[in-house]
Amino acid sequence: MSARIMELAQTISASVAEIDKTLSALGLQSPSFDEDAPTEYRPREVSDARDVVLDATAELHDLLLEPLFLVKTKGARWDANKPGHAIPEQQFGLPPSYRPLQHTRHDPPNGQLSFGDIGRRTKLGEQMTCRLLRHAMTMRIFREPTPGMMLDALQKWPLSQEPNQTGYSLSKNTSPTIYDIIGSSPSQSALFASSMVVWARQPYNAPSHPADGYDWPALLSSPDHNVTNKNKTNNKDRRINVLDIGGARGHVAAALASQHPFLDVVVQDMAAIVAGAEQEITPPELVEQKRVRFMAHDLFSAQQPRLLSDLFGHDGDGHEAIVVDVFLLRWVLHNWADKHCVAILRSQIPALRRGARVLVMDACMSDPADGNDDDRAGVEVEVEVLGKDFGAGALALPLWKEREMRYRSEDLNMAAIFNARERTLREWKALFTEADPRLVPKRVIKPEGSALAILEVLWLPSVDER
Ligand SMILES: C[S@@+](CC[C@H](N)C(=O)[O-])C[C@H]1O[C@@H](n2cnc3c(N)ncnc32)[C@H](O)[C@@H]1O
Repeated sequence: MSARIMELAQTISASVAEIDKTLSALGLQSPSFDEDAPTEYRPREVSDARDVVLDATAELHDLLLEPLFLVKTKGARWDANKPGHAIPEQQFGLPPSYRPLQHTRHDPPNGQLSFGDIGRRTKLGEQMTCRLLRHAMTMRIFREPTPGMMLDALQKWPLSQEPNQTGYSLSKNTSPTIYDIIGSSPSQSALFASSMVVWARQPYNAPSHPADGYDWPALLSSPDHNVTNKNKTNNKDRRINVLDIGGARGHVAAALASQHPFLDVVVQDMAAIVAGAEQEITPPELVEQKRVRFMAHDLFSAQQPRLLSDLFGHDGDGHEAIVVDVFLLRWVLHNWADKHCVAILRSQIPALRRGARVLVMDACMSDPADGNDDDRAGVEVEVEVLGKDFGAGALALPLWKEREMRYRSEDLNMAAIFNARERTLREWKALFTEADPRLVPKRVIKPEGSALAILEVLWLPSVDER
């Protein structure tokens, strides 16, 4: 058997050749540092081969470092002076992901400790233990030989789910959360709203993903569409009503309504965020024709069916039939710890009618159990990637992306700012069930090139239908 470093060198060589061949055949530019360098890797063959090269080059690089040097160089710091990166460094100058190292000295049975064991010893609880150790695993510090083990971080409020008991709160020595601050000042709201637009300019976060990645036209033929379609026998006359909850200043709503002429979207967000947002919607006809509208509404307040009927239209008896076809929560729930997500989901219930869809668009993190066909228990949800059905293993990310998702851009960053988190498919399922068993996840769709997946959840009050 050849040495791992030789295997990696061959993998890199073959995959780089594949990238070069595909780019040349399609007449596309090769990667460079020029001003006009390509900004994304397409088509799929190129982006898949790129993932292989990035993981293999990183592994080769790490293998060629001494173990102690590896730990030291990967010891990225959460800087207590930077908002959002404010978990104080731990002893020995190492970041929190490494704290469980201390506990591996306790001679665990079979050389393994469970996430729960480490969580009890560190007093950090199983969930945070698991998240921190999974981040450390992306840097080759630990291994998870069987799914469901690991670890630590937040010292002052170790198990808190409150968004005002975070590293951000400590660094600012403040009690209001970031959203409290944003919601209370027009200038902060404007700044935040424009940061959302910039965030959405990155190809993997583009508003085109929810517009292209979900089969919106199929809703027109669904037997469960809204009351205003009741007497319309022809699909082309029907309208589909979408509530974009936490939709900021409507960049996703505008993409949806532009691309699908049968969609009418109401955006709900904090008053300071939606103020004057109509003026920024392009094309302006979307606002003139009332296809994109805005409504100040707190995420945690119960939806008011009567108010929504007045906005979207009703047929007089509008209590039992669907008014809103789709409740969209894009990139909202990852800002909140479980108990608050449960509250947000429950606040939709007064307006949910049989067959209504809750679409949650958020990251779906890799779960070591997902790749194992023998361990699919609890993941009966259909997984669709590029329109094809796969097992949950299809959600596995290349290591370089997972490392990024677990640390700087997402999971641990969400912990430091909001005590919030990214979730695996299993964790999403558990969250919906905790919120209400009538919220039944049916599918998870991973649009090509999108960092976020679409979880399609149906409101099914009857047990027989679930
Ligand atoms: C990360 S942004 C996502 C924005 C948009 N959905 C997107 O996909 O780009 C989260 C949104 O939740 C909104 N939000 C946070 N707390 C809220 C609250 N209590 N009530 C209403 N909206 C809230 C924020 O203003 C923000 O627009």
